[in-house]
Amino acid sequence: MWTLVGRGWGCARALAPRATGAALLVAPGPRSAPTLGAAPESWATDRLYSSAEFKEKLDMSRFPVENIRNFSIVAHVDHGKSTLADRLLELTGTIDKTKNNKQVLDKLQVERERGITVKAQTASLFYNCEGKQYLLNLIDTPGHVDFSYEVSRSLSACQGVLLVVDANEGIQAQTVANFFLAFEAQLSVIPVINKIDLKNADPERVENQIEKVFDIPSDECIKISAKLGTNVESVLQAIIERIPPPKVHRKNPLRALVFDSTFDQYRGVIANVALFDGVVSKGDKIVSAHTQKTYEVNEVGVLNPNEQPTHKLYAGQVGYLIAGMKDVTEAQIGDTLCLHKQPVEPLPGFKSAKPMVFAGMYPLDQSEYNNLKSAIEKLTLNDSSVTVHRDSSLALGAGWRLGFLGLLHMEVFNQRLEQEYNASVILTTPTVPYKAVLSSSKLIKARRAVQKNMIFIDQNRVMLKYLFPLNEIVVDFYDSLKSLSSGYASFDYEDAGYQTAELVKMDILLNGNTVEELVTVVHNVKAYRKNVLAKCYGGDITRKMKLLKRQAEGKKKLRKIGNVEVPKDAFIKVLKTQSSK
Ligand SMILES: Nc1nc2c(ncn2[C@@H]2O[C@H](COP(=O)(O)OP(=O)(O)OP(=O)(O)O)[C@@H](O)[C@H]2O)c(=O)[nH]1
Repeated sequence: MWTLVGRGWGCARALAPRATGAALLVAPGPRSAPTLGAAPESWATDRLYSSAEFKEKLDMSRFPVENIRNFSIVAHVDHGKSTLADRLLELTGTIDKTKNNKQVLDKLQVERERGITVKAQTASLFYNCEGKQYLLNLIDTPGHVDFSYEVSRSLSACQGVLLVVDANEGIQAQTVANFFLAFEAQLSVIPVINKIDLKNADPERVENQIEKVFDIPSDECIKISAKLGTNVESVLQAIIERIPPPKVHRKNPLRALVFDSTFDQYRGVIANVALFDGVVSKGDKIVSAHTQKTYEVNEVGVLNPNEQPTHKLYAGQVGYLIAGMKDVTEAQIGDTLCLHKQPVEPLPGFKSAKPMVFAGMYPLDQSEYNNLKSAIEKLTLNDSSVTVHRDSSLALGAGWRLGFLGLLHMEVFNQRLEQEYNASVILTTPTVPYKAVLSSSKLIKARRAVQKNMIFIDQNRVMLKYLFPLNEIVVDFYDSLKSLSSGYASFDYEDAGYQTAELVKMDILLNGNTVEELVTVVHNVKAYRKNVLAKCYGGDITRKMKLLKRQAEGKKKLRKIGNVEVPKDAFIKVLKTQSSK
């Protein structure tokens, strides 16, 4: 008799890791008992790694470097990264298998509400294979282009990626972008074709695309259904076989890279660290390369997927560290931590993110300024791609000018401020940065999109590359593209520098004064004037003069009634309408 694979502890060596799309079949038999740590005989195997007792006794020295695999799951948006992460957590016993395990690593309220990942999340999984105990550090990353900075940072802690591709949609813009991020970082790429259970799935077509576009032999693709759990065990097998262990040295002095951090109001900064060298223990005195300040390590541990203290972390491992950093400026993402008495050369850190969309942010009530300042600082600690500069406005008071990687990023940041920090803010209309050369000449033709190249991925798919003015694409280009192509087209962009264009700064005057928050930069167009003479065919010149005079008087009246104080909520409504356009 044969059964469908559910969960198992034995490693699936007998199964073809490059299985074709069908459900994976294995013969039933006694599962190899897990031998990790000091597990009591009586423990049920399928509860071993999720049990509190096991987690409390976790001894990280049991995982030599050669038994560690650090990997990210990357993909285009919605291709199933978080669902695959759920299955890997279940298969390795990190969480109990229940029907409620839906995108377990998407912990933020905004992620749950929008059904998208916006923050990379780490989880340490323990897996027994052929008598060896493996530590698999998984980082689930966001798929939307606005959060690709999260992906590139996560890759610094990895030696390989699972590149997940939807068996129906095939390669999309972010699949290509993520592949090249991994390729440039010289990581092993394991292509995983997901959603083979879908009626319209065509895994063979996707396999051919992967071979053609990424030059990865089609027989290296693993075909799975993350939703049903089909063939997911082959993914675990491939992680062990195809991703190399990290190249680190435990005997060297400590060198830990801070690749993410969050702020906890009781415990201060919680830094996510990847250890490149050495060992860190509770009680150690450590120094930040960025601030040169010294701290004592209060807690160190792994994310499993919640924080699990372990007393020590060793080179090659990924975990968290709490060292009494109370000020958010003390734990910079990209910082290197070392031991107090053993200074080391800092790791290269990260390229800073380049904001693409700027907007003003003000507290709804000025008395909330300090609270909002502290909330923005804490949130930017967790999202270092946001740039912050102080700003002020006559109408809205003291505030900040924030830079985001895109519109969705801006919306999510705003939502997180409201949900996680209870902040009420006014966001002004987003704009993009311009470099202006003042000139009276109107002669330069405004630039539109310029086609750069066109690549046929297969018979049905084409990749088009254009040079666009940035403000043409950040507002509603993505939505229009999706609706025009019935959802089939996908889109990615990168900064191509500044270009000359015929632009004008459009001031909106209120009582003769420019309102800074309503100023926008637009393509130069002719001023609009209503033709009051449109209906006068030939005839009496005195009638025409009368109409023009009345028009001039009407304009004067407008100026007069312009002498009003605009209530703040009317102002906010105008800004909201502008943003939603
Ligand atoms: N039919 C089917 N649906 C799947 C499968 N895997 C994931 N899905 C569904 O696809 C949708 C997106 O899945 P997620 O796991 O959230 O995708 P993601 O790539 O993590 O999404 P982002 O993080 O937002 O980019 C969800 O509705 C899943 O239930 C699969 O194997 N088969």
